[in-house]
Amino acid sequence: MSRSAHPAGPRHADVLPVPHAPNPGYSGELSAAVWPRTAGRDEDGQLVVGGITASELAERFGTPAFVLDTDDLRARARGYAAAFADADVYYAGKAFLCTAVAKIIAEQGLAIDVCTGGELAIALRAGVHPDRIALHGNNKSVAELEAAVTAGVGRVVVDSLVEIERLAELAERAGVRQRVMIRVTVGVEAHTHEFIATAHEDQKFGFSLSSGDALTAVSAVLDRPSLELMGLHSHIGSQIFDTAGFEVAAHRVLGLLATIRDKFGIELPEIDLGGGLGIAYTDADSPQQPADIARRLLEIIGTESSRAELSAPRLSVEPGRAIIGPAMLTIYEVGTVKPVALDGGVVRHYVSVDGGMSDNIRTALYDAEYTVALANRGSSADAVLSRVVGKHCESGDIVVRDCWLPGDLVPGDLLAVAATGAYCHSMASNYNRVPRPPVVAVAHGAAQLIVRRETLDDVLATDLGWIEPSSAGSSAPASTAAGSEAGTPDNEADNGAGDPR
Ligand SMILES: Cc1ncc(COP(=O)(O)O)c(C=O)c1O
Ligand SMILES: N[C@@H](CCCC[NH3+])C(=O)O
Repeated sequence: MSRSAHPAGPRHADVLPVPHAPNPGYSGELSAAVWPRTAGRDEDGQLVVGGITASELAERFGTPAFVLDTDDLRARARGYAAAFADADVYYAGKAFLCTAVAKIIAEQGLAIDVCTGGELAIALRAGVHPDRIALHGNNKSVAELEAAVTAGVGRVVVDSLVEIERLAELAERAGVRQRVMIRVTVGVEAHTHEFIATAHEDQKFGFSLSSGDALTAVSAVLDRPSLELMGLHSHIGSQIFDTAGFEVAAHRVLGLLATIRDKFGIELPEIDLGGGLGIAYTDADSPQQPADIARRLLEIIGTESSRAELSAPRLSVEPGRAIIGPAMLTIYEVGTVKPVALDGGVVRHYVSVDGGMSDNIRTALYDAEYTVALANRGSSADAVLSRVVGKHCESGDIVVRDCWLPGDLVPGDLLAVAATGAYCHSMASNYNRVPRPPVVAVAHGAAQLIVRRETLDDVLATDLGWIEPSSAGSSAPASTAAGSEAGTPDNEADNGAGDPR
């Protein structure tokens, strides 16, 4: 089983990787399985993407920078739309969302799944038709639900009984009938090649099918005239390469549709099998083609529906990673190269770059694997066992754990890390007060900033300083004297208006 990006993968064994021959990516061909489709090398060996060299991108936009190959993104989105022509494809915005991406995705005929008010605001600002938006989340705030109802989103995927009540009241007050799906926990959890079917669904999302909670939710929705129940939703995991888990999920969801028909006398018209389709982070990964996945899922739905004597519900899916992941890469500049002697006389080069776990937490969090390449030149130097690390104060700040890079790397060289489109920028942080990198869209020799780099001013902007509360005339404890049990200083207005320091 490939380990790359396995969310619950085993920690790396203390075994040194063996160099590939030829060593992919460090100065030679860029494997099409891993790199965006317009990526290649020019006659000097430089990495080129969207018709622009890595050096030019670094010079114009600085490093680190995420680079989005818009031709690649379009092709993948179109590929999913075509493969699932008889179904609906919602792009999962949590993987990465900005208005440019939302527009491109919507233009290819995809709908969008959002899971917070922030993602909803971006999709709406991008001009995505509200009917083409679904709102997810296990703890949507009243404000988020209200924003969704007011905007007129096409589906709210409800996740708790209290949410059903809140949503019903909001919809009633707004005088609308809100369409909803019920998120069902089907007892399947899948990652990469494996899936485990469990009887007890011990997790925060959805209503358990096995315990009967899902039927209780159906009844609660049907009791509220301001809600229109469209169907059932299931999401079983992420970075999945095998359709077996989806097949079990489809079987169980269709079984529940039959139970709902028998108990409530209604046939729900839709099912959503969620996202989770895997991508190649390294050449060892072999994801399935969208058309094969679509055919298999539609087949299962056909067979299972006729077995239960149901009319086949309309299918929807929610791929995020599979659409944006391979379309982006990250360019970093090398700051230091430190040879470290390992046991057995082996030397590992620790190659420090100007980003790290603040722009890609996935290696530290999931033990994810990535492919890296020298980007500003070719090299015929011997490959050296290397580890690409970031600039953060943490030894786990690793971008690419095991790789082979040319032995002649020097400060100022550029490295490109492939397949960083999903859950890298979207999970980026300001750890160590590092500003988040920009996202640059490239195509046909043109580059455009679509998310700007944060600046030190951005980092400082939320820091309001501190003015010692005056204790004059008061014998109350300091917290009360500050007028702030919630931790807001009584000089908040001053702080908001200007620099108090
Ligand atoms: C409900 C739901 N839909 C879709 C996705 C997208 O998953 P992926 O990016 O793996 O396709 C997720 C994330 O795992 C999710 O929780
Ligand atoms: N963020 C995870 C996957 C979770 C997806 C959201 N449910 C990743 O980077 O692989």
